[in-house]
Amino acid sequence: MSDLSEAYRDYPVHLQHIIPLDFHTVDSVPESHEWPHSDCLKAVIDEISIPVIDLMDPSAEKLVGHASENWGIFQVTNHGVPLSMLMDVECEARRLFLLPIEEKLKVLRSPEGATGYGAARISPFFSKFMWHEGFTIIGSSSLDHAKELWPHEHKRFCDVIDEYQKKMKELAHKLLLLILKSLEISEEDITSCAASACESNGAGALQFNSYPCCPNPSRAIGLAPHTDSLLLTILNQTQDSSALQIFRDGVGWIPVDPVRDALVVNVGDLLHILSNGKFPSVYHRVIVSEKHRISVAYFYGPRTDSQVAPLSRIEVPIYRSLSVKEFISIKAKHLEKALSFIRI
Ligand SMILES: C=C1C[C@]23C[C@@]1(O)CC[C@H]2[C@@]12CCC[C@@](C)(C(=O)O1)[C@H]2[C@@H]3C(=O)O
Ligand SMILES: O=C(O)CCC(=O)C(=O)O
Ligand SMILES: [Fe+2]
Repeated sequence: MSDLSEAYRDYPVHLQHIIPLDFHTVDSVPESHEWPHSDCLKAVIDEISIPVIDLMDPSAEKLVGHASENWGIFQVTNHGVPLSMLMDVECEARRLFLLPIEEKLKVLRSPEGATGYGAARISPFFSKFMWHEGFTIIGSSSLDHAKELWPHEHKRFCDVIDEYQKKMKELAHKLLLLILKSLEISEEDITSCAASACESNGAGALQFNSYPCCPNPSRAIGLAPHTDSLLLTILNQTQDSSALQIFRDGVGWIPVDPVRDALVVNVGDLLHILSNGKFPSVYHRVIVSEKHRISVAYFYGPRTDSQVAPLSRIEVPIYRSLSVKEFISIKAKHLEKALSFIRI
């Protein structure tokens, strides 16, 4: 069992918060999924846009550092991931979500489990359900699940996933180095931190997200506001619909408009801790529409037994040192209050 799966094992989620609605069978939003208007469509500010950075730009390091510090999110172009690979993984995700619910339930995430089909992990923290279904892959977990779903033709799915995970890991490592270099810390700190995140059994996870067509988008929410837990998330949103939004203090919700061939990169809680809060993990949510939307997120992090603590030697640390596993357990219990629990 992968160590990331192990980290979640002690925090079981009730089946009621794992089994998604059979979205194809409903023609209105049931009360269980009906969010108050104000929670779904708080004014969205359209005229501000998050940075788009060309990774071939000679000033990419500076731009990535600046965006991580001021936004906690940015988009990258010229990232080296072939468009065909982005499309192939999205196509496999679509193939999976288009299966009938009885098929998808064959690979349902277990209450103590971390991989497979099901609602978002954050679901129990909210009184209403989300208009969302997900499929989580950790390490080679996709093999067993794919064999269940497609006993005679699972190879294509597994090959696409393996290749994609490898490529994402490479890109995430490169981005982490760029971000860390912009901090005033020693080469030694940079190398050891990047090395622990890069180890072969680091805590990476791939998440397929599906937001089915919604009959009343103004009353439902795709993913409720949250921050991602690991170091960095790389999001592939190949479709041309603006659904991801970030919250900016003093401004409000801002859409992350898809840019052709670009990938969205956002800072997670572990990088927030490592940078002593200089790179804030970004609070984000997903809205729904009448159109089915799919996204693929890769979560990049160090091994769960590694320690995470503010790296900067110049400032007084505002977070205590803890293992990734401990942080995951605090997040599993306290969600967005997790960072405040470890403040010194
Ligand atoms: C590594 C992980 C991050 C994640 C929990 C997970 O084990 C795999 C699913 C991830 C996800 C995707 C949707 C939003 C999110 C908050 C959730 O509920 O599951 C994230 C988790 C996270 O970043 O904490
Ligand atoms: O679907 C999206 O745009 C964002 C998904 C997300 O926030 C996540 O997987 O953590
Ligand atoms: Fe997220």
